[in-house]
Amino acid sequence: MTHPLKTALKDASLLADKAFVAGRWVCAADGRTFPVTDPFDGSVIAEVPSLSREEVSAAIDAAETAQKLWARRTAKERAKVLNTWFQLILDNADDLALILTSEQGKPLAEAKGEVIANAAYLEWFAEEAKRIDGDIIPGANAGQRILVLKQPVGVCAAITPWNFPNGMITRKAGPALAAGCSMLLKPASQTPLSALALAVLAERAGVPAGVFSVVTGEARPIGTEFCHNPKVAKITFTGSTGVGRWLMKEAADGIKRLSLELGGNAPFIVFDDADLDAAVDGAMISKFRNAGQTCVCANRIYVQESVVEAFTEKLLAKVSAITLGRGTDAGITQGPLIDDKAVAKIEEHVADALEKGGRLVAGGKRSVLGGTFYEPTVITGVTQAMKVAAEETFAPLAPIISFRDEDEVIAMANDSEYGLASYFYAKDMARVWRVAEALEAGIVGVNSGLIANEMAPFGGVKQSGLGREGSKYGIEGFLEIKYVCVAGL
Ligand SMILES: NC(=O)C1=CN([C@@H]2O[C@H](COP(=O)(O)OP(=O)(O)OC[C@H]3O[C@@H](n4cnc5c(N)ncnc54)[C@H](OP(=O)(O)O)[C@@H]3O)[C@@H](O)[C@H]2O)C=CC1
Ligand SMILES: O=C(O)[C@H](O)CS(=O)(=O)O
Repeated sequence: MTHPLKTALKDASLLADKAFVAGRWVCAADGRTFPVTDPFDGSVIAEVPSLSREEVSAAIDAAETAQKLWARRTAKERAKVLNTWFQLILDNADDLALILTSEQGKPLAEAKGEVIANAAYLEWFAEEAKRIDGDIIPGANAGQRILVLKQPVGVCAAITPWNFPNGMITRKAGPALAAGCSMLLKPASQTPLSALALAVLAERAGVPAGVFSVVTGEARPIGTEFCHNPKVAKITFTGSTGVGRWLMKEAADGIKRLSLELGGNAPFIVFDDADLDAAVDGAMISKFRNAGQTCVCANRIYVQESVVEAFTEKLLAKVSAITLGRGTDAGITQGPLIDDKAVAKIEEHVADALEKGGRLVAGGKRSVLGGTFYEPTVITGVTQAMKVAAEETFAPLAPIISFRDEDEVIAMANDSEYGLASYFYAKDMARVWRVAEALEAGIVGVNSGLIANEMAPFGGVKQSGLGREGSKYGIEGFLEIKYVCVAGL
């Protein structure tokens, strides 16, 4: 049966079912493909090519050739192409959102928000392209000058996840292309159609052949080629810490540059002087956006004991208003989880928490909608001894842990090998400074549950990753510093 997406798009050409290599739309030489399914009902949307490692190697060759010419373009020329791509994404945001929701499941409004918010990285880095400045430093010796040049690292390989199948791509392609690099992208096998639609628009925007390619196929062989091909200078990855660790090990032989946006275990802290209504709003967006499938989701909700009852009551009122269903249907605010593995994870965390004394106050089971739908769930009386406090749930589970004082909650919040996002709600400014500086995280949301944007440096500490995406810092990972010593002057 034909998936409804095929007839729902304003521009049907955005639904591409071939890989995009060196400016050409290609099938795998051996004809191999893999299905892309709709998590709502498991129906097949399209089949896309499963390229071989050899075909990826040839794509890398083309990316190397293209990169040398792309780097010779002026910054203004590169910026113009990025801005054209940015505008085309905005012009086609409805279709891109429809493709995104069809393959990933999130509500259409969230999908459109992802498309627009992350297209802004192209606009931002189009400007940063023109600010890749160097230095002229007085010489250490007479007749000498020290020059500092910044040059593109070269061919970059990007590997992106299924949870933000559109946004994670522009977030990486923006700085890479602005710096003068070329990029080969391997999107998540569950959600490649968003990447391919972006390639359609990149081609229309005038991104030269080979500067941006999308290679679809099995993760391990493609990842192995990325890590071991000497022409790949850098790997930029968003996904699990486990895969990030594997990439680090594999890329070590070639000392490749790495940017890693990995897993998280965000603490969300509500102090007794917090604006409770604001804290509940922040907890809702931080916990339940994308059905809890984001790396910056509130994974542990700590509430000071004097306000835990009031906070929980307010939170439950908001949770009860969450409406499950097909992401493309009006009024839906939570879609299906990405797959059965994701459902198994939340079932494991819920069972463990209840077994260890937690109290279920909302949800706690698969939805009557079936499939991979899981009810938004709240458990109180949670402790640090439970799996949900130590592991990233990546699903709609809000565990509430009460605490006595600041020292206790900082110690609990920092008791994790992860350090990506953290959040707290408080009014006392001295407390705001103390807690913001004490939390071991790359990102601290103070009185806000939504922190990602193109102007801010996004990234983690500890095992949540390496490097930053967005802001003026986000382009540094795609540049090398060259020191030129000019003597005899
Ligand atoms: N930081 C973040 O934003 C994200 C964090 N996560 C975390 O990861 C957990 C598991 O999610 P999952 O989707 O399995 O994430 P993975 O890390 O397994 O997948 C993310 C991307 O990495 C690719 N990949 C997997 N193995 C390799 C490999 N050996 N070489 C190259 N690429 C590889 C995947 O390809 P393929 O799809 O073909 O397997 C996908 O494109 C989540 O529960 C969450 O905790 C997940 C997504 C995003
Ligand atoms: O990978 C993710 O989960 C995203 O980075 C979340 S956000 O930055 O879009 O909020």
